[in-house]
Amino acid sequence: MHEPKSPQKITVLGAGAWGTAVAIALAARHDVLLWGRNPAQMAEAAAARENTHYLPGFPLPDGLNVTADFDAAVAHVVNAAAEPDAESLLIAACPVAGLRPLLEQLKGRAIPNIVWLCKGFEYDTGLLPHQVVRAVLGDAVPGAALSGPSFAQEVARGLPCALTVASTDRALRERVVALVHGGNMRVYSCDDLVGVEVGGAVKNILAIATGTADGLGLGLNARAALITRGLAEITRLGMALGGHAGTFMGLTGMGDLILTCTGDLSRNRRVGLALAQGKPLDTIVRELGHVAEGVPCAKAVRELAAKMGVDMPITNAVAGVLFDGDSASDMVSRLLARDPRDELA
Ligand SMILES: NC(=O)c1ccc[n+]([C@@H]2O[C@H](COP(=O)([O-])OP(=O)(O)OC[C@H]3O[C@@H](n4cnc5c(N)ncnc54)[C@H](O)[C@@H]3O)[C@@H](O)[C@H]2O)c1
Ligand SMILES: O=P(O)(O)OC[C@H](O)CO
Repeated sequence: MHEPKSPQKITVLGAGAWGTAVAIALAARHDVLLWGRNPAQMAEAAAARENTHYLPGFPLPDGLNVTADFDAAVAHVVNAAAEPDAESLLIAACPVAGLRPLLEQLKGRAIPNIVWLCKGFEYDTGLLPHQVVRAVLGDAVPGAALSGPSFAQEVARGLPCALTVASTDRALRERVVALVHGGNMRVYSCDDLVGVEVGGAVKNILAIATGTADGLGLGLNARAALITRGLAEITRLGMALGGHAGTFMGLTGMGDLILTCTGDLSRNRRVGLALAQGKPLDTIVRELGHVAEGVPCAKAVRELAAKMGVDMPITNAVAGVLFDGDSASDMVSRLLARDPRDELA
């Protein structure tokens, strides 16, 4: 494997749970700057050496600096990219809803690349993250998605984890592997951006479904059925959008689906557990205090699938609970009342 000169400069834009965890993990090997949009929170994180708001309990290592100064955060990688042998990385760690506004701020700057970590479809447009990147920045900036089964708290603790970087740009895939793969983090690579992004987006909706079923006490048989039929749903939509079948069996498909549907660290699964208790969605979202991408994504995917004629019954049932006033038990009845069908159809 190509070994970069170390340490390299990395900027992480977005200081939520995931951006902070990734920055902590990479700071063991690189010169990392973490940018957050809230100056008061970043000042507190700098003073306490901990992101007490989004990732409490995990000290920021010495090699990790934090800032709310956007120009300085971008300059950290732009200046480095001008140096010989530089292999700097610019990482966008905001939710899907924040991607377009963040990219607008980057427009016209000489950024070396952009690697995004968000998982979802854009709410208003139904676009995948790579399509949003192309719409705002065009094709000139090399871009990649980094995805896979990864809870922030486990990564921040340094526990083992495997991710996949997806890009049509081979050089950028190699650069991401060279800088991010190492220690307890393995990074695989592939060129199926659509497949990787669809898996990461739709698994969040399915985690809401599984959390709801578990919250209703429907048992492990029901959970296994939802995960498996959920994978069929991911695969149908992903292939209709041009993804490759094999991608959905990998880390960013089945791997992330299993993690998010079964792990209680998942915010999306916790939304489902709370829906089963009959809590209203706005209360659930407020109490969560973090993004649950499956919520906006359920609306975007329901509309996209309907437009494309792709059958997504679990997604539709989840969207019914989230947006149409259906109860959690309505969701289950609706799924069970469907006509029988061939499993592989
Ligand atoms: N938390 C995880 O374990 C994890 C793991 C892998 C991927 N992800 C994905 O990473 C993305 C971010 O998740 P997170 O866990 O950091 O969320 P979070 O809720 O913990 O934090 C969100 C962060 O994004 C910022 N933000 C929100 N809207 C923004 C906007 N419009 N512009 C700029 N910044 C904005 C917030 O200020 C906050 O710092 C999501 O798409 C999520 O699915 C999360
Ligand atoms: O906590 P969730 O449900 O947003 O899931 C986090 C990651 O996407 C798991 O890979």
